[in-house]
Amino acid sequence: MARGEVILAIDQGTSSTKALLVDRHGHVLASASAPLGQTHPRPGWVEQSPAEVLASVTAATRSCLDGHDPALVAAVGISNQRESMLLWERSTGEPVTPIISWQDRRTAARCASLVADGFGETVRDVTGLPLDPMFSATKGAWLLDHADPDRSRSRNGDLCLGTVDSWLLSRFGGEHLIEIGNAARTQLLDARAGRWDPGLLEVFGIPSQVLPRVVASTGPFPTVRGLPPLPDGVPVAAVLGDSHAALFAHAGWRPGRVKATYGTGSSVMALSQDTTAADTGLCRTIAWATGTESGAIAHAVEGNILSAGSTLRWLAETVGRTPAELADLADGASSDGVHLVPAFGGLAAPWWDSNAQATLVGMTLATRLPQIARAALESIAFQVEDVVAAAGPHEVLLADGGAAANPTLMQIQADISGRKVHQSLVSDLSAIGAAHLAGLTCGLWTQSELEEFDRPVRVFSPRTGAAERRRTRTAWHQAVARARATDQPTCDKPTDPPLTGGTP
Ligand SMILES: O=P(O)(O)OC[C@H](O)CO
Repeated sequence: MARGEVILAIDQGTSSTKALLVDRHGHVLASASAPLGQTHPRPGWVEQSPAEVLASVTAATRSCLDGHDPALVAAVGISNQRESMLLWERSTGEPVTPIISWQDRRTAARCASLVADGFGETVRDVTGLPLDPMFSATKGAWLLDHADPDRSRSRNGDLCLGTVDSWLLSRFGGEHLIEIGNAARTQLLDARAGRWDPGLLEVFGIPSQVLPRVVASTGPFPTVRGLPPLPDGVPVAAVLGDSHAALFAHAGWRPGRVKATYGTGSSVMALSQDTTAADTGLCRTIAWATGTESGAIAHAVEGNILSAGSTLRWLAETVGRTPAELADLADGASSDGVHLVPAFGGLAAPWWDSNAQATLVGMTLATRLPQIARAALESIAFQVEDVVAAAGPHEVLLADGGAAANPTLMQIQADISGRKVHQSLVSDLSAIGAAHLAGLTCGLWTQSELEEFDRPVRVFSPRTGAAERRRTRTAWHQAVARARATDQPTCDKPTDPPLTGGTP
């Protein structure tokens, strides 16, 4: 193989970092993964260590390149968990705070008060996103309230606020940047224009000087330094949010495509040039951009589900089984009217209800673990269908992500949705998508070669009738209504503990 003929793709996710080597035909030559932990300092709080994130990127890269000549790497593509936010010192690059995870709900009360003050509509109109603690803006404000209460260090340019892509680009490239799709998820970006919105920076109390510079998904990005055994100077050719990268890997630029990524949570996304606000409970966002001028921006609609794979993990840990054992129990079982609404941190799309509480309904003395396991799997499929239905008419749903490897879940999804489900037979689609865009950007392949890449799927067809589907979705919606019948936020605590700093 000639030198400079492979892409190193890095997917920095919530529970691990994955690294892949992808050859010029789009085939995966090597892959590796390094796990990543989280801490839960309080109910509803979720943090990660910036240092551990870097260490997991380094570890995954090192083991992926083990036995391969690092000089073969033409360029790096990065995909990453979105919305999570941290603060670091500009002069030293040292983290000042932990990473507040996208799952963290500590700013639920702040979001509620902004809505009460009448900012909900403006925020949704400018950013395409509902005012919800999942997005970065209130996390960033919370970090600044604790690390720079009068914002003087932010205004002086001493501090850098950023998402995980910003953090990686800063540490391995030395520049304070953010990719435009990631920026679109901060709730600070004018999603039509692709620029920070000064009015929103004012609303959230975030000085512009603390924010990264917005760049296209294809850069220009700095070259990589300090990621051994990769030689210093290899260019980063693409950065994408993980969900956006998965859509790219599904050839999501083709018309009529909608995908669901089943990870810790789930993200349903489809390209859409409709940049006006729609009252569907979905978000408008930027999928990717080959430039920051408006014509180069690919807009999308997206619906996020907070608890998908994490529902199964929670149940598995609670009953002392593995998620795979639960799926086996659920296979062939009926939920017998049991519904689990996994609103562990409220509900996101299409409900956007921070007060919703996790609820298990419909149990009788005959209810056993198989019924509850089935209800847990069904909860993922019902939530995905609620979003796909809102995204428009689609006959096929493209599925990827860890939990999508489960055939029982895929069949349940087809039965609940009444659509064909195309389960990707390739894992790590987020990393693949970052590789695909990186290879295109650095000229390793052309758009027409990319069109021809193999995208193998297994097809699951619905086995239920329309009346049955209507009946089960009505019962699900009744269970959702019960989960939402509360006005108590799950994580609205009166006082905050001090910041623990950037390391665990
Ligand atoms: O790391 P994942 O796969 O759970 O994805 C996290 C998402 O980007 C959050 O929006």
